[in-house]
Amino acid sequence: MATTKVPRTTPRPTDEHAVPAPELAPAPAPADAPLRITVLGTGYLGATHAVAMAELGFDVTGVDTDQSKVDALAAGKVPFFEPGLDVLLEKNLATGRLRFTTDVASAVSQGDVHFVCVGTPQQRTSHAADLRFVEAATSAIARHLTKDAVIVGKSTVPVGTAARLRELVAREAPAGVEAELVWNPEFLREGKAVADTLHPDRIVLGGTSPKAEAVLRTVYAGPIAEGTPVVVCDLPTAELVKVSANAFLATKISFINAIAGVCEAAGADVTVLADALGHDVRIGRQFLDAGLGFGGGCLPKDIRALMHRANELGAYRASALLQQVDEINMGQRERVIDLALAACDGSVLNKRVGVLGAAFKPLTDDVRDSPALNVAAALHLRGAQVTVYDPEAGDTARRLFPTLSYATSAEEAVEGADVVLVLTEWDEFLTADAARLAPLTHRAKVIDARGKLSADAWREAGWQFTGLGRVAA
Ligand SMILES: NC(=O)C1=CN([C@@H]2O[C@H](COP(=O)(O)OP(=O)(O)OC[C@H]3O[C@@H](n4cnc5c(N)ncnc54)[C@H](O)[C@@H]3O)[C@@H](O)[C@H]2O)C=CC1
Ligand SMILES: O=C(O)[C@H]1O[C@H](OP(=O)(O)OP(=O)(O)OC[C@H]2O[C@@H](n3ccc(=O)[nH]c3=O)[C@H](O)[C@@H]2O)[C@H](O)[C@@H](O)[C@@H]1O
Repeated sequence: MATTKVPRTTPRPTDEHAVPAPELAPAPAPADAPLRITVLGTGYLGATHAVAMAELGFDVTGVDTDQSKVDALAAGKVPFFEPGLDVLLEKNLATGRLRFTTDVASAVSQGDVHFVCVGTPQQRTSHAADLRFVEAATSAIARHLTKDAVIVGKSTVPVGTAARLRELVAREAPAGVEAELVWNPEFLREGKAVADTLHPDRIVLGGTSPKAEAVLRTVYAGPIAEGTPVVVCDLPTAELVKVSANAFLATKISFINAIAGVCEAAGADVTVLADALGHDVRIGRQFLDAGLGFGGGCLPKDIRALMHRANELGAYRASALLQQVDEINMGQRERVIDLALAACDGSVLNKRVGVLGAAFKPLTDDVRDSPALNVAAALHLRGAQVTVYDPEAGDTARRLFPTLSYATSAEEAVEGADVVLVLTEWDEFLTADAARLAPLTHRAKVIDARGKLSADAWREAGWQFTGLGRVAA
């Protein structure tokens, strides 16, 4: 049987640190028997990864402990909102290459490559990451192996975790089975998860032997052929690349939010300033949108886990820096609450607050650590009647904060409002007809907490407009 030809990567000119591929060992699967992949954890990351791997032509089994998630995916329904994923799921289920199960033993026993995509949430009682799910999933893989395999960690973990998981695999894998654990962190963004997975901007392979590297180059042959740089490194570097990337993005956001405070005090406009900064290619315009700050299932918990780990390792400066980033970020939520209070003459008690946006950012229904919902809930606690509208996240938001009121349109949310808060920058809000919304309110006051509305257009439509880091009317 012919062996699969493993493409070699040509590093992009900007990829200064890409390590050239060594002479590659032949990939284990012949061309006519594609690699069998299992993906443990089929949440935001794992479901997308499983579907994308099937789209790339592999035989994929997604495994989750949550029966309802597995049932939904097996029935062609993505249990969350991710643009384009539903179409790709249905397409790949129809090929027979993709299936979902809770039966980890049977899935693992047939697989060649096992991806660990389970959650690593913040612990309830500390800033550290909760690694129970990663340990349980890795242990389940190790125990159920029946043949040589590569175990590929994709979850975001504190540096040093993979080395410990290697020991776990060595202890628990059956004798005679060769199981190699490597780390291949994931950088996808929610809302753009499908494109990010099929066309990543880099592939990081940590701790791979030449054999495991060859297997992963087979898995990622499509993106590599497109020119995606491959960075081959040791396990701790791979783990740290991931959390450093998120820490850098978080730092950039908190930087611009700190500068927004200076802008407000000095009568400058942070949106214009950010555009001007962004023209410098060394800085770049992305992640310079001042406003309510970052939330979601990753940035907040990842910087806190890195803070915690850096402290454990005695790297106190990194920890102190990230503490500042976190404080500035959380302060933005307070700032928006204060602006809402000010708009209601100091108290929101029995005032009506219309909230546009619940998701932590547009194009997702994810409300994990959503700044928008935090602000809505805080105003509710202060006695406001809060009505929230989000084009996609209404259901997930209601599950988390059932005591808030939910509207099915922006018009309904702003009806009778004393103040309207734009907390997630969905297109629908940016293109809303401000002149049509104004008469629906009790007082046409808007706080643009994402810096994306046209202040001039809203003012012309009769609104009293307040933006963070922007010149007051
Ligand atoms: N959501 C995102 O955009 C990205 C997430 N990540 C990282 O990926 C990891 C997963 O994140 P999400 O997908 O957002 O989490 P999630 O909470 O949506 O999904 C995790 C899934 O793992 C399942 N699970 C837990 N224990 C299991 C086990 N022993 N066996 C099989 N399944 C199990 C859960 O039932 C759940 O469906 C985290 O470490 C996160 O930091 C990395 C890049 C992007
Ligand atoms: O580890 C992860 O899970 C992922 O975390 C982030 O992706 P994501 O959480 O989907 O969202 P981002 O697009 O990074 O936005 C994060 C938060 O920052 C906020 N943000 C973003 C940009 C900006 O300029 N200002 C700003 O406040 C967003 O509103 C949002 O609340 C990273 O961008 C991904 O590369 C990473 O893989």
